[in-house]
Amino acid sequence: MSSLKKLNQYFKKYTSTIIWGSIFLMASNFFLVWIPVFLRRTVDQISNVELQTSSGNLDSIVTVLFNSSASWPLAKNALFLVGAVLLSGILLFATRQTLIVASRKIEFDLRNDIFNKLLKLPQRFYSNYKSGEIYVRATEDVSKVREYFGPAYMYTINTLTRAGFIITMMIIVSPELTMWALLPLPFLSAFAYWISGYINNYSRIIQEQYSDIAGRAKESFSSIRLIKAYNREKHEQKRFDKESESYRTKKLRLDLVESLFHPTLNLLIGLSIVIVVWKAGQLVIEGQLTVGNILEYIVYVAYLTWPVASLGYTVNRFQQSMASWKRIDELLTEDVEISDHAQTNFDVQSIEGGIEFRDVSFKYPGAEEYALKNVNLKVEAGQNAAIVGRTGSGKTTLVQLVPRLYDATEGQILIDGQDISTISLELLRKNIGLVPQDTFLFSDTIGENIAFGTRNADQNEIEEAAEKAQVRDNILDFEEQFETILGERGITLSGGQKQRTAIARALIRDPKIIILDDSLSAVDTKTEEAILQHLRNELKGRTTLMISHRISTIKDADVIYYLEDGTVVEQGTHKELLEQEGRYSVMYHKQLIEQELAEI
Ligand SMILES: Nc1ncnc2c1ncn2[C@@H]1O[C@H](COP(=O)(O)OP(=O)(O)OP(=O)(O)O)[C@@H](O)[C@H]1O
Repeated sequence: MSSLKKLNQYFKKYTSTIIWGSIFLMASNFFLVWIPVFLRRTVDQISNVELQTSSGNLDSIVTVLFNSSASWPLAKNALFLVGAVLLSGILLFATRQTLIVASRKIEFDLRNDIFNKLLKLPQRFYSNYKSGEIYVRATEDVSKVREYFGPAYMYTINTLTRAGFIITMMIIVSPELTMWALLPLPFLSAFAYWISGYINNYSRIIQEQYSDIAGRAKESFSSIRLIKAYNREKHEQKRFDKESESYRTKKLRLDLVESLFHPTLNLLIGLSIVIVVWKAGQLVIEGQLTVGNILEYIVYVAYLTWPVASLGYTVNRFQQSMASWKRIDELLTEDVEISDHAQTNFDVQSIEGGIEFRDVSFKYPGAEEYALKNVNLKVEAGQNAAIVGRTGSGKTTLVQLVPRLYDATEGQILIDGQDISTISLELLRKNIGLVPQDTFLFSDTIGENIAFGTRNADQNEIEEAAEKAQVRDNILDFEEQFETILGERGITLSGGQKQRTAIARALIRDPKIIILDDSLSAVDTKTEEAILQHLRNELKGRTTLMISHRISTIKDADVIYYLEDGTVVEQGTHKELLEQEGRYSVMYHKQLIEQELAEI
């Protein structure tokens, strides 16, 4: 399906509303063109009376108008005039209520589709795009596309119907004067096209500059502690001033161009009117037109100028909408990759938790090197496995493959003997409690943060999970307890409290598989030991993959895998690995010495 066809799919749902809106708009323009006609008639009637009165002064004209047979046609004209104005106005209101409302609904549908798609897109997508870029597509680009459905469509119909009606009326009165009156209008349209293009492009540049300033300010405030500690206030101020100055210069230039827009437009409109008055004046003298015709033409020109100018503006908006749609379409057609498919076995309804890696290799998208190479490991359901290794050895990469945040490049991962790609994603992820290395807590209550990922967890369950993760007592110490707001609007938890809250979040789901990626790194060894004592009970019966840099954390594991450069180089229990006297043993003895030194 072509890109534009896909865009028009969004139209379909609201076809009848859009047809009604277009009818209202045409009808509104139909009544609008009668306004100058009634104005002309009124003026002509008044000037006739003026000719009939001998003195020609205002009093005598008014007396004649209200006492003679002229008053009824004049009142009739006034009534028609008011009627045309009212009908045209009401219909214009109805147009906006249909077309603009439909465009808002389309915008809503589109934004929901984008958000829905974003939630399905794999981790790979988020590594390739900057978050700001994604944000712009879901907000600004959607608003620009709305303009295609709303204002751009409305202005086009408006210009076409209004110009059609008005030019017909003008030609009926005088083809020659019509030609003269329309002469400056193409220039008006071209000027509006050129200037709105300039304004749009420049506004985009300014918008980008503004995003940079906002980003810089956000970064400065989030790292305020670091800035203060490193005495970097002046440096930050200078950097901000520089960008702010560049923003101001650009904004002032845009203001200058914008200030030129309306006066130039008025100049061109004024030129049209001058031509009309000059030419029509000649025709009146020649007796071909009445004085009322001059007024009628001036109003026609005034009615035509904005739609004609908006044509140039609309073409520009249309081009912008298409550029935005292209970016959105790119996102909507992104490959979801990791999703259920024809081979998904929906008969599998539960998971025991046995994990096996068979010759698994993995390369990050765009990376040259493999992050994992021929990894083989087998963890029985309910077993506690540990993964250790130097930093950058591939530990996090390995565990991310289990909930399919990425798919293995080569090899196979099995759960209970089934290839994970054939297990439904929902079932798989429902049964995995992942506590990532860098804990993320939402700006919400602690309770809501723990309940994230469950449906309708009650207070007891939340407290129980907090207890299991050994963070309940800390939470109860806060004044608002589980209702304490975290993040930007609230308090900041300590590193260790954050990690334990994240563990509670994983435990509340009662998963068969628990992945702890260096999840207790922020607490000291003693606290860690106490937490682990407690956790071990909770982890019983669940398959656990535990990553840690501290051997003290994982020495009781059923099986330990030592990773180096993405490859498992040693495996076994703590005792077996020490006997091997390999890398694990070296790491263990090094940590022992460090600990002893720390205790001295
Ligand atoms: N999103 C990514 N894109 C490209 N390369 C990545 C990405 N994430 C990690 N890597 C690379 O993959 C390798 C393994 O990283 P990984 O995070 O798995 O190591 P780790 O053993 O968990 O390290 P640490 O102990 O420091 O957490 C590293 O060389 C890292 O630079």
